[in-house]
Amino acid sequence: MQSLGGIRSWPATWRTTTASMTTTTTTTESVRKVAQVLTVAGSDSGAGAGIQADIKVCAARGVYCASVITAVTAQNTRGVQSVHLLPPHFVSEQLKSVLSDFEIDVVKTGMLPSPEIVQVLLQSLSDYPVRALVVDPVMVSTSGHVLAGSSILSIFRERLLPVADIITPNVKEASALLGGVPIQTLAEMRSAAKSLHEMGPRFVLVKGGDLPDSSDSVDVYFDGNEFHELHSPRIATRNTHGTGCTLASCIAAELAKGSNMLSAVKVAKRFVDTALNYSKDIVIGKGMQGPFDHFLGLKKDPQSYRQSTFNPDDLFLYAVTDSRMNKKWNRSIVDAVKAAIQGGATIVQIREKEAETREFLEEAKACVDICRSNGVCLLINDRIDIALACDADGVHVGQSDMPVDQVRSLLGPDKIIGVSCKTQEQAHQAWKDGADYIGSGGVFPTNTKANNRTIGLDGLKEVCKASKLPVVAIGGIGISNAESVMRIDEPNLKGVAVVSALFDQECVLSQAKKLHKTLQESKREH
Ligand SMILES: Cc1ncc(COP(=O)(O)OP(=O)(O)O)c(N)n1
Ligand SMILES: Cc1ncsc1CCOP(=O)(O)O
Repeated sequence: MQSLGGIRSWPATWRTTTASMTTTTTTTESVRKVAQVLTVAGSDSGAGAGIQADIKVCAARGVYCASVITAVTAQNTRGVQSVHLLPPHFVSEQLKSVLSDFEIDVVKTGMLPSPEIVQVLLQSLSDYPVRALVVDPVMVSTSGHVLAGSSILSIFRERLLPVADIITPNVKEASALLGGVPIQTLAEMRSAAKSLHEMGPRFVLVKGGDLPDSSDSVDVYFDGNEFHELHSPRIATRNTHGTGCTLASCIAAELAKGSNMLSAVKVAKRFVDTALNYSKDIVIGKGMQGPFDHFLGLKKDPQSYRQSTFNPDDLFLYAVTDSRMNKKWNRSIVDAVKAAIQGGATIVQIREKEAETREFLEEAKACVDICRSNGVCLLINDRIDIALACDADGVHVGQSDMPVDQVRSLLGPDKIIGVSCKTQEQAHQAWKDGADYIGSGGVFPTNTKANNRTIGLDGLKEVCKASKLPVVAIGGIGISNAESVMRIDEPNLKGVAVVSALFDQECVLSQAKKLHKTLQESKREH
């Protein structure tokens, strides 16, 4: 069999596009090769472990994961009810399909339930060498169900371990591989790691999560020369099902991205700890081995997801805050936002140019609560981090802020992104990059934003005509001229965004009401 120790000579992860590649439209562009893992493992119907966990881990770590299924288990949080092995020839078919087509970097194995299946795996790896092999020697489920019997031990010892780059047994698996030696102390884990290393894998990680009497969870890593003890706090939770699969898959994913082995192991351990800690109190299933959340998202309040897509009509009366003005009039931003909404504001943007991050975040959180309870969307000006931290409905960015396509990839598909545009080209780019609306101005001169070029009603009209996105006009707009703005009569001009017309006023509520009435009247007339 060809050597699988390829991570010693890691090829470049970048390559140049060729005419034969279908993923790009040009022949000169450089594209990044997608890191790819193949998991060869059993299916867990409860999806906490096995193939399902492996795919989730790789997705969470930004790595593509193909899957070859060795067995299908009927399994839930109470245990394994039944196991159906796939015929070795069919496992072989799957391996061939994947390995002959994909550029798999790393193979990770989980449940290998029969010597015949190990045999076909070894043959496939010899036919289609990969850069690294991560072996999680799964033998018994957390609930005590035997997933690979003792018949597997000799082929593991004699054939699989010698070609593995790393093996990740827990103490029970390590003991079984070593013929039943007792492993109950750290010293015995070290000794086991050494003995396992002599069987051929380049690295050994003996996981100590099951060791009795230790307040930390300690894993022992051995590279043939040096030992490393990797400590993490023990997390009290029933939701530990799939930790072994998760750790090994994460190691595979990190190796696929180009990490060295020790870094991959450390990141994987941190990943598991973070996910366990996040998920310690979630309740899925009625049994004693709950799954955990690889994406750290299940605890998010479902109410906080927007129930519908962005409604352009919300741009009708857009209230953009200004802390200096609110200070001048001696009111808090929260009171200002409340009054604007009561007066008819249909969307709110927090535009804070001076506040410290901590203060900004606290204010933003309070405003999110008010807006959400009133069914009004709240956006954050410029600060993607604040928008993420306070779970705002979106952000508004300018031409010199973070590019819209990057904002979109950070915020995901369901957040609102607005972008300032003064020209037709910018309007076109905003649409291409995934913005939801355009803010266009300054339509009139303004004292609120220094050195801002005025584009006039003609400039606004031009942007509207070029834009496939809804537009909101901004800059120097108030009760006296709002009607003239709406009168340009472009169907995608949805409203006006105002700062001083609301917030540099003694009474935000009455100004908002008046402006709202003006806008409604101009709408009726056109
Ligand atoms: C609705 C809306 N339109 C335009 C702007 C201006 O944003 P930007 O160009 O980022 O300038 P600053 O607001 O950061 O000074 C806006 N805030 N809102
Ligand atoms: C933020 C911004 N962007 C273009 S003009 C402007 C300021 C708008 O403030 P005002 O409504 O007080 O003129």
